[in-house]
Amino acid sequence: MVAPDEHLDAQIRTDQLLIMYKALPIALLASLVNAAVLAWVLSPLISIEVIGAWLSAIALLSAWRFAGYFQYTRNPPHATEHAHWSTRFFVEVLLSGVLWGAAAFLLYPHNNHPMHQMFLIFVLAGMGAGAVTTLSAMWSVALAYLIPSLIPLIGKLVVEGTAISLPMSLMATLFLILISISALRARNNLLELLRARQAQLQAVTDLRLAATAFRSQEGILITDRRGLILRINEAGSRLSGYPEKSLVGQSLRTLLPLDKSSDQQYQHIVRALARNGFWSGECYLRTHNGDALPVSATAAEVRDETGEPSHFVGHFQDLSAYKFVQARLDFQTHHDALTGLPNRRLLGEQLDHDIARCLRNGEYGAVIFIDLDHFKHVNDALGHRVGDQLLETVARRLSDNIRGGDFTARFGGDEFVVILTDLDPRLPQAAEQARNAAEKLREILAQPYRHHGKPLHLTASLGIVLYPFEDEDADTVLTYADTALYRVKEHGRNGIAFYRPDMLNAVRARLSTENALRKALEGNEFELYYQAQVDSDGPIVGVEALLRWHRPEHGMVSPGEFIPIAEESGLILPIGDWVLHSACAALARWRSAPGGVCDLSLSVNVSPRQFFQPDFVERVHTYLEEYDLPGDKLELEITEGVLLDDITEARCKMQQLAEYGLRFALDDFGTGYSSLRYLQQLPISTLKIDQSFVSDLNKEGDHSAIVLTIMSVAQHLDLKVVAEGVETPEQAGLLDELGCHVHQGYRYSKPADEATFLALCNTRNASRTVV
Ligand SMILES: Nc1nc2c(ncn2[C@@H]2O[C@@H]3COP(=O)(O)O[C@H]4[C@@H](O)[C@H](n5cnc6c(=O)[nH]c(N)nc65)O[C@@H]4COP(=O)(O)O[C@H]3[C@H]2O)c(=O)[nH]1
Repeated sequence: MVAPDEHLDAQIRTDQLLIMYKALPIALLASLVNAAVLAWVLSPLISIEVIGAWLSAIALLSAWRFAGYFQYTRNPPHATEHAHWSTRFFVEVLLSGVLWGAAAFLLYPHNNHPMHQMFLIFVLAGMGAGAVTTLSAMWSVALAYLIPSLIPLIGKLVVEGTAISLPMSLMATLFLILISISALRARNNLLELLRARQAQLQAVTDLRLAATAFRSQEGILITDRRGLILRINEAGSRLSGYPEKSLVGQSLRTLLPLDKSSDQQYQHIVRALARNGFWSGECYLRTHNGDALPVSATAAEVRDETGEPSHFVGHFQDLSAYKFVQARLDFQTHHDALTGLPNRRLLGEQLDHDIARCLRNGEYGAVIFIDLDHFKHVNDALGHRVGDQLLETVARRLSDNIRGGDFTARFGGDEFVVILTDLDPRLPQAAEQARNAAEKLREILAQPYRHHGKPLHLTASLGIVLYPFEDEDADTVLTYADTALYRVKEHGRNGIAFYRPDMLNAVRARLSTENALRKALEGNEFELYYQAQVDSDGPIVGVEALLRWHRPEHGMVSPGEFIPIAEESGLILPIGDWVLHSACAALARWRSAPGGVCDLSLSVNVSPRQFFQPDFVERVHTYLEEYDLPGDKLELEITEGVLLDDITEARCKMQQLAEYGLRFALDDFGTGYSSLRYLQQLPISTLKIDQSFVSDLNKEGDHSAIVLTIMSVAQHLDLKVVAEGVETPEQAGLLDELGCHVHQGYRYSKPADEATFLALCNTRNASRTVV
């Protein structure tokens, strides 16, 4: 980049050269005329060859210089070519000086022609004087002519050594010095003029730029040193809403909000200007209609010649669109898109803040962690859109039913958190308040929701924790509340529990089981055990597959322990799939075994989540085909819970599976609703009497009555009945008496691995075959 001063100098040098070129035609003309007249005057005294040669040299040089002149003026050269042209000009002038200087020797007439000598001296001096006017734009160029043209003359006069030539040589020397000084002064005057002209041009350009800048889209205002507005541009008047004229003469404060913080900021800006002469930042502008417009602004002082601030110039830009987007982004980062409630991040910040406040003031707050019971089933069964609508309603109900200072957030999925603040400073009373609030929320959430005009029932489990704890942050407090929530879920959901420290161990154990379960499939830790279903006459008529988990370092874990965890975590899907696939593989092995004594139908437990998988029917069908099994070899045991979740979907799936020949057993029959409606509507072929009825069976007891009722229902609907948990001959005898002849239980066999079960099967059924 070229510095401004350098640029100015270059411009001036160009102007100097231009001035000299402009004077060139006159100078050359004068030179030619003078040379011609001189040659003519001296021709009688000087040999014609010498005069001719000299005149030709002058003429040739002049022609050459004319050519240069035309070239230069027709196509003014670029600044980068300046050096070339000024050198060329210098050399031409030097040559011209040398040629005219040579005249002093070549054309000097003999001593007896003093008038001719005077004429030559007169012409040479005149040429020198003329050179001052045409060449003084550059002193070096003027000297390049004067010195070579006059020094030979001075020398010649000295060499002549006459009484008149010697003083004349002195006068010629003085003349050379004087015109050189004149040339220098003329050059200096010209430089001053050129500089002034350049400065003027620059000032005009600056003014034009300033006027253009003032028309910018940014607001610009100029005040005097007291802050009185002198000028404001169109953008400034548009942004502020004030007509330009009404602001002129007003204090800058007219444009600043009236509140205290704006006043403080104004003082801050004044101090920054006094200290640094500059300030930039964000502030608010009070518009004509009283709104506060956010702007990004700069202010700078302008100093006068004495160095004192004379004006201030302020620039400001409207930030409202940017602020709007920023606020929107901020809202999105801290709020849940579906419900508009604060999200987990804002919850954490709020809770940390409240914990610190409670610690400071010795107060209590409470976190209520809320989980919607079986919400996943709603989602799976009714679709995500209905699920979303439900979540929005839940969010609304929660927000509408908390007190002013309390806080509701969506933690994620179907989990919500409520923070209760300002509880009683006494712990028992605070706990009571939290329980009451939680109970109220539970009841409100349990009120029916509407879906296509029909009521939809949803309950919630709530875990409560009171804070603050010393040194424990929001995350830990939330974990405690979640722990209490787990306890509610374990105890059947739709309830409330307070956090107790011992709960944490249970949760940790559960988490560790969940983590171990994730690795169990890959680690090949599962095995199917088989338990025979026996006809009271003796033969094995069916078999139930029961899952076993050989958990490393824990031994065999009962499904009662891990199936609920698998259900909760969703791991039941890959696990249940493994069970189905393994059961089909086992059936295929047994069918192909010699004798076919174990070619039985196999019951497999299917969990609700697994059953409602969208591709469950296809999966079952794929496995049957893979092992080339008839569908009637497989019986799926489902619980009444499956039917309660979504009877229409359940019926549809069961009918599709029944078309492949599959049969269904209703597990734990008698413990739930045991609605006859299901039995009539669904393709169920077997009822399993729950072992709780079998274990307490005696002739007169209630359980006998229940078994009898089940038997009559089964008979009425033509269903098979299997009694579970038959342990003693008495129980078996009574069941027989009540008409239930297929039994499953330790009395016949415990669930056993495949080899043991096949051995039992072979012994029992083979002996029957022989008999
Ligand atoms: N006290 C006593 N118990 C007896 C007797 N006979 C059988 N049992 C036990 O009763 C349970 C019968 O299975 P369930 O009702 O389907 O109940 C099963 C079933 O709901 C679930 N489960 C087992 N395997 C699977 C599976 O592969 N998938 C799914 N989803 N659930 C499974 O775990 C539950 C418990 O299974 P297990 O621990 O194997 O417990 C089995 C079995 O070992 C007896 O005479 N006395």
